Amino acid sequence: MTANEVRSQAITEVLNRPAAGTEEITPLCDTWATDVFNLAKMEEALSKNAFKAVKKTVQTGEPLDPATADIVAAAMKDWAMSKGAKFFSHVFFPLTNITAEKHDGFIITNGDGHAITEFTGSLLIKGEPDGSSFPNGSLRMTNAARGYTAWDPTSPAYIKRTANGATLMIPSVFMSWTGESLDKKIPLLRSNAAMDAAARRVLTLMGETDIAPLNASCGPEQEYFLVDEHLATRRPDLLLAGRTLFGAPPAKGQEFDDHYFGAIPERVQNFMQDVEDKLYRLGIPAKTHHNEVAPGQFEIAPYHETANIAADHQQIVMTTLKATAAEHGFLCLLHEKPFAGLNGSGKHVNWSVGNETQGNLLDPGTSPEHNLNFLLFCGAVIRGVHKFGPLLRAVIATASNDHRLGANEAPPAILSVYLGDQLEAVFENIKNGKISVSSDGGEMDLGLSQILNFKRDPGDRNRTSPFAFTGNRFEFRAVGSSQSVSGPLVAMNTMLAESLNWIADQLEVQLGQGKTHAEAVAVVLKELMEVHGSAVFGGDGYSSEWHEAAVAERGLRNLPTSADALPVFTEPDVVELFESTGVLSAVELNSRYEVYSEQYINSIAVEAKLVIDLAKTVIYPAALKYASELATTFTAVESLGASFDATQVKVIAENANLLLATVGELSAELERHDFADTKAHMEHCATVIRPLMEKARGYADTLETEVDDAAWPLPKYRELLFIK
Ligand SMILES: NC(=O)CC[C@H](N)C(=O)O
Repeated sequence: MTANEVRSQAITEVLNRPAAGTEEITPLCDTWATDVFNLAKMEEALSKNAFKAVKKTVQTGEPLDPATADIVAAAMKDWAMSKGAKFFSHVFFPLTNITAEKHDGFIITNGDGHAITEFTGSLLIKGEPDGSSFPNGSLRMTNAARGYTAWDPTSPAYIKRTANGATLMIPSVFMSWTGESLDKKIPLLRSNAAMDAAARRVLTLMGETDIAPLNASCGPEQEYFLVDEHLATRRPDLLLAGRTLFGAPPAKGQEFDDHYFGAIPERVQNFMQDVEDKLYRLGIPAKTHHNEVAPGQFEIAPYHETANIAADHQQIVMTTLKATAAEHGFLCLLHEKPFAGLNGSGKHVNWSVGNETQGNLLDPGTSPEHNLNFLLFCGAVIRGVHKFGPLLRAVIATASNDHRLGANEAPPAILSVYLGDQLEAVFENIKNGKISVSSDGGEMDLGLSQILNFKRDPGDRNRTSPFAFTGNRFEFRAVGSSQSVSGPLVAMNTMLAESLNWIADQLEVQLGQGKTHAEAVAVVLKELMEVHGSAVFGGDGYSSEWHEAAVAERGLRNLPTSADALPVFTEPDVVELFESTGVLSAVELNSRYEVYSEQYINSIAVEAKLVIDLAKTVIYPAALKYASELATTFTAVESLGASFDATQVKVIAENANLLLATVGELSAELERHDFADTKAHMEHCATVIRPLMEKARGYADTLETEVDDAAWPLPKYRELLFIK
């Protein structure tokens, strides 16, 4: 079959795809959390005392005594086996963005060949996968190769189903034998603890006496693309790199805004409902789905949950999207920029902190006391974004997200915070001392009257802001669609912990001088805003004026590529932040730098190799073949005394030659390994390899618009995006 026949066959296959059959519809009450071993299931299965002990562990993360662990493990096994499970697996989250699992059977045989099942407390609590192939960023050079997984009782076990079976999945942490974190969960748990301790200090100083444990919450909005598998499998770039490395812009893209919130194609809605059905069985509160801006782009967003659980659930959402898409004949792309020139995919992380006693501390409440707390927590966020903006940039730095930032509703690489008009005015007044706080306990106005009348949507939504206040939470918009949410949550929780500790120190001084709470808050926030208020920005984050002013006038850092941003992990103030809060040791932090840098370099190397391969073996031959057909025809026509304009064949020859020459240069640059350090290697990727890939793409995309459509080997944008 010739290349173009392969492409047209793919289109035919999509068009002849049978409609998905209707499955029996199960009511939500019959499916919700049926596959989760949650507290309700434990209460049914355990004795009163065992349940009491496990409930405490679930709520606080405190270890279980071995005897109770055995009882819980046995109950968990019985429950899982009643669901058809024959295997169990600790689920963990190594420094790649994947979800890792190693399955073991419940089965053991006794001496005479009889099979019995067993699952002890120690098997539940600890697993020992051979971790040697996971990235560890030098942690293993000094430590043993073995990695341990340990049960995280604060995130419930659940059942993973396939057509042929079920497996008990146990959310776990993953560490080296010396206890260093090799994963994304341990720092998340530690960052929550740091935030809890610091928040508790502030709230206590503010006169609160009953303070329940504080948790960060997270609601991640997952954007993704769907491409029919027949077309996708004919695009090696989509299969191996998750994005198109070539592709001329289609005549129609997203300029009519006719996809966003439009009627969801039936085949896609079928897919979405299948995904949600699976998620509901796992107790994942999928809440919203809709068409996104780019053709072929969609979104799924759950209701917010405690950050640790939300992070585990988000990983399940990603794997479920991919697996279910395959069942429906789609390839699901979680890449941040699969198609040039169209909107990319983000994973906006909605983040807040709160507890059962004080409620959501980023929600302006209805009483002045609550609003003082709100102002302090909000101020702490502003300070955090200002002090650690470069860190927030670093935790969203991946080769794929670099393509997305700074255009098409994705925020720029400069980290600022958007408050909305009303709240911005309150903080501006505080900074300028325009707020009157009388010391005799009389009239007091800390902008509170404004806040008490606060409307839920206090300002316009600013899609160009990387970090936006949206009424009762912050939305970290810069996070990429393929990422784990843990890294961004760790950075936010930790910067908040550090800021709240600073605020507590200042409050102690002010209150010690006999000031009232309102007066102390006014003084502390005035100083905070004087030093850190320059991170607040409500304007157009894409404009060149902002890019200049942010750096020159406000001293914010612009870190356009991951090569610029990742080294932030090694900067002294960031090391100090993580060490002082106990979230990551210097060694653990450095391992992150090494792993993420290596991932950046490897991702770009894979893409560059694909560009070379596709250019030489797919695109150039197609161009050559068509040019030679034209040349043969021209000669034949000339022999009849007529002639064709040869401009087109010249354009094809010229671009084909330039394409080959550019990928030749690219090959030579890829061979280079003489870099002083990782940073220099990353810079080479960003400033030499990537521009050469873009240059090659330019020639190839011109060829796509010149070569006979029937002779073009790769499915085109119009097909990938519009055929469903
Ligand atoms: N509607 C939207 O908010 C679009 C967001 C955009 N897709 C992004 O990359 O973040």
